[in-house]
Amino acid sequence: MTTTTAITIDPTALAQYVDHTLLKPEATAADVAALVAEGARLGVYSVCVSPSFLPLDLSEAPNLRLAVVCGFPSGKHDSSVKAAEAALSMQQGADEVDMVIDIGAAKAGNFAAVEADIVAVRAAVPAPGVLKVIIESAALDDAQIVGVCRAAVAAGADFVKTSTGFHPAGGATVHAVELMRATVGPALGVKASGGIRTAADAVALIDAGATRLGLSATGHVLAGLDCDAGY
Ligand SMILES: O=C[C@H](O)COP(=O)(O)O
Repeated sequence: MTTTTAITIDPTALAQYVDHTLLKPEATAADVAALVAEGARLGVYSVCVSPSFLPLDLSEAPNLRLAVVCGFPSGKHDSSVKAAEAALSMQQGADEVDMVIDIGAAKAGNFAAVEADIVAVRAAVPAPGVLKVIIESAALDDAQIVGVCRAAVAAGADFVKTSTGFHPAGGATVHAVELMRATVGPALGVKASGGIRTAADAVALIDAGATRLGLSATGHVLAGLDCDAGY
């Protein structure tokens, strides 16, 4: 995405929106260690990794939270499997769990099934654990986005999140974030993720209502603030 916006923000403030993310299947433990070191250097909010990397040594990065994906990336797991995966991640030190919904259920309009799936994972991620619900917004139409966001609210989620970053339909858009924010209201967070490659994109998504950003290109995006006039 490429966008312009008028919000004022600096790299330190923007970094605190960021889940610094590495979810590639080929990622190694050394890659994740480098992610943690870079995240600490950049001052991001959290690192977001695959569950197989837990427990993760954050002793050199005491201010970093740990976010872990669940049912990733397809969401096509039985709810009990997602719940067990989330419970293990919490036992192994996760602060936040980013679960993928059953996108097919949403496409079919079965929002009760979507809600039940989220409820199962919510039970495994009790507060103060944070549950984010990845809706894969680019694969849904507006009515489906609204239906899934309402299901996430009803299920007690903390955030709705646009994208896995792995779906061929695409990632975060300003339109999806605006619609998600309008649907969930101020009580839930909205995380924009997937395909965010410039500072202008990041700031536009915050302007649209995002309260968290999932970025694998964090260094590039934060560096961009230094050269994007108007920020
Ligand atoms: O949840 C985060 C996404 O996987 C990040 O996507 P990205 O690699 O396009 O920044």
